[in-house]
Amino acid sequence: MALARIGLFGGSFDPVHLAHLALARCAVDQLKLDQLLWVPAGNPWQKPGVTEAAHRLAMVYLMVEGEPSFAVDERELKREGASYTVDTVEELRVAHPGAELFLVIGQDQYARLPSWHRWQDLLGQVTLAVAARADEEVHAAAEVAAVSGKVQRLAMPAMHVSSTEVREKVSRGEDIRPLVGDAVAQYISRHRLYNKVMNGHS
Ligand SMILES: Nc1ncnc2c1ncn2[C@@H]1O[C@H](COP(=O)(O)OP(=O)(O)OP(=O)(O)O)[C@@H](O)[C@H]1O
Ligand SMILES: O=C(O)c1ccc[n+]([C@@H]2O[C@H](COP(=O)([O-])O)[C@@H](O)[C@H]2O)c1
Repeated sequence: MALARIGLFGGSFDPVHLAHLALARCAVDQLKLDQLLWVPAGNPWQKPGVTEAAHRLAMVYLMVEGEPSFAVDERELKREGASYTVDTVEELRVAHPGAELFLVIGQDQYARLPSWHRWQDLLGQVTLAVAARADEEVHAAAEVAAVSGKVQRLAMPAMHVSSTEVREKVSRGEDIRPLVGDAVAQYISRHRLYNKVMNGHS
């Protein structure tokens, strides 16, 4: 059966954490999605120096396990060059003709949207589903507010967690299980990721 409502949730996921999971669950519930695609960025051009893709991908798989409405989409890891969301959306539109696409992002990325590659083209092809971050309510940059586009606010409980905080805690030898869960914490420890903050972007 063709999927009618598809969510796209992109991220560097360096590493994936429990606020990502909370946001993904809110998106599925509130947008009534048939499927939410987690799309790890192969080359997140605005965040140079991210951890090897194979590790980021493995941790995303651990996080999504057991949730039938989640799937992992590896297309950006296979594509050469910078990961542009508009390219991914255009590929998905071909793969799922007639489906309604929802792009799930947090407020920090919504504020930066005018810096994205072909962002106006992107706005014409998706409904943006935006969640506040703990310290920042949902609001559009002036350039974005000036153009028409479909935007829906996602309600989610404020969570102060970020990948930056996880990396910093690991480098200080602190317990990250409350931020990423047991499986991802074990993975990070087994592969000795983030022992130095320089190991990831700052
Ligand atoms: N705590 C959070 N609340 C709401 N949205 C979040 C939260 N953390 C991440 N997001 C959103 O999830 C998406 C992917 O985020 P990303 O992988 O860059 O994690 P991050 O925690 O923002 O990373 P970093 O600290 O390295 O910048 C982005 O759209 C981001 O806005
Ligand atoms: O398309 C772009 O130019 C673009 C610029 C910045 C970020 N993005 C996407 O936004 C998502 C979240 O990015 P980040 O850096 O917060 O992990 C991820 O899917 C990125 O590929 C996309």
